[in-house]
Amino acid sequence: MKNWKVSAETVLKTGPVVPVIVVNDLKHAVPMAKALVAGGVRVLEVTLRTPVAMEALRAIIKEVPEAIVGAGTVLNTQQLHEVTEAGAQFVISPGITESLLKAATDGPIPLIPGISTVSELMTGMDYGLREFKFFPAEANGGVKALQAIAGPFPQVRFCPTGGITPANYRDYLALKSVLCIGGSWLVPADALEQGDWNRITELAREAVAGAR
Ligand SMILES: O=C(O)C(=O)C[C@H](O)[C@H](O)COP(=O)(O)O
Repeated sequence: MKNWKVSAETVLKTGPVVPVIVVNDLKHAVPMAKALVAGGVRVLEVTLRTPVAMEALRAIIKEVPEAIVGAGTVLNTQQLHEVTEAGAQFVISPGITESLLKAATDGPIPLIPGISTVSELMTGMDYGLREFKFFPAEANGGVKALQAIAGPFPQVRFCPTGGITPANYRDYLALKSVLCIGGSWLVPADALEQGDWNRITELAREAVAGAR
């Protein structure tokens, strides 16, 4: 933590919505990231869920310097080191493990681990963390559950993710404990397939405007 180049709080405060990105085809990566930035969304979570994900991450970092590019679905320390090496500016994990916490708190970039229980939250707090992903947000009880979990921890902030849509994202953003939300709806698979960058820009723009 002491060596983090930027705080998790700064990353999560940059904008109200963080697209959760799944890239299947490397050539989509850069135009997609540019489309999001054009729509006012700069913080991007590129998930390590596909074979081209690492290359996509590198390409976006290199060619879209306006973006703040993080890696998502980081499950272990090897991936953490790999994405750090690639130049990722932050790391998001769906869960929380002691090994990730140890490696990340000594490393140069912020880890935003996923929690779904109070005990997981307290494990992260033991390592000095104050910002967490709340995952899977909707399946886990949604706004009500997050409000209840956040209650005893007034200093902790969240990025709820999982099942969040244009219909419910404002309900999360209305919570004091929520800095931003994550969602895959901003980058639909069919828009990527069709190269429909304007649609991605429009989705980003609408999400940012609707959050005000
Ligand atoms: O890949 C990861 O590391 C994840 O934690 C999963 C994602 O956060 C959810 O898949 C979000 O997807 P939606 O619910 O469609 O918005």
